[in-house]
Amino acid sequence: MSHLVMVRHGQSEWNAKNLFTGWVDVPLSEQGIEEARSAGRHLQRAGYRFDVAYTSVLKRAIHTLHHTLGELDQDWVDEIKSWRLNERHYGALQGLDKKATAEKYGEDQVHRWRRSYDVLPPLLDESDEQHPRFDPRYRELDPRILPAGENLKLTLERVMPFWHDHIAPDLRAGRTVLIAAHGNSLRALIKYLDGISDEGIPGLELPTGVPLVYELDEQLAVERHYRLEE
Ligand SMILES: O=C(O)[C@H](O)COP(=O)(O)O
Repeated sequence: MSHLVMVRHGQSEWNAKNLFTGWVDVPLSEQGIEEARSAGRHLQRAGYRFDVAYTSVLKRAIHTLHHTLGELDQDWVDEIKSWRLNERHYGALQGLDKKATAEKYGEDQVHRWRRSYDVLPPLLDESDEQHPRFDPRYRELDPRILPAGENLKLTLERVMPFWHDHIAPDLRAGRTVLIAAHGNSLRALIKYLDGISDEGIPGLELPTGVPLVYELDEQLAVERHYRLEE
């Protein structure tokens, strides 16, 4: 059996302001830092020792990983970053206020943008300076695979190759894996692991800074999963 622990990053400064964030690289708030440390303390009390850690290329997830490992006194654990674990790209909604957007377009439309499996947000224009093709962290990637906006389906489609190529082999080798990532990249992974339907997935909400433990058998089928919290 192998153990996979997933942590959604702690509250970010834009979570606190209720802004659509996506691939915008905002830091954790003070509360978010404390949530990340608290995730580490829960894992410490449960006696976790990690062999490898994965995170995105966005600082709210990277810093969550570091605070979590710091509380565990396991700062030395190998750490692999990938854009494939980024938050879903929120397209032209990035930077907008969620409440004001709901007032403008209606609660139902905003709920569809936020939680439906296959409804796309309005896309960024290819020439928009917010487009990831202008961001140096993605310079090694073929610009044609960089999104101008994603739904959960597209997010899942770019997370899965990374799962199959990197995370799944680690788990099959019996390594204990920590992933610090985002609400929607983790919802995509959980949809896959738990076999949640397209209709069922809007109901899944993940708390920030709470370790989600998955116990997996040799075929990586889920034996048990639970949250480590008070
Ligand atoms: O990108 C964002 O705005 C948040 O991190 C997640 O947003 P959501 O709650 O709308 O999925």
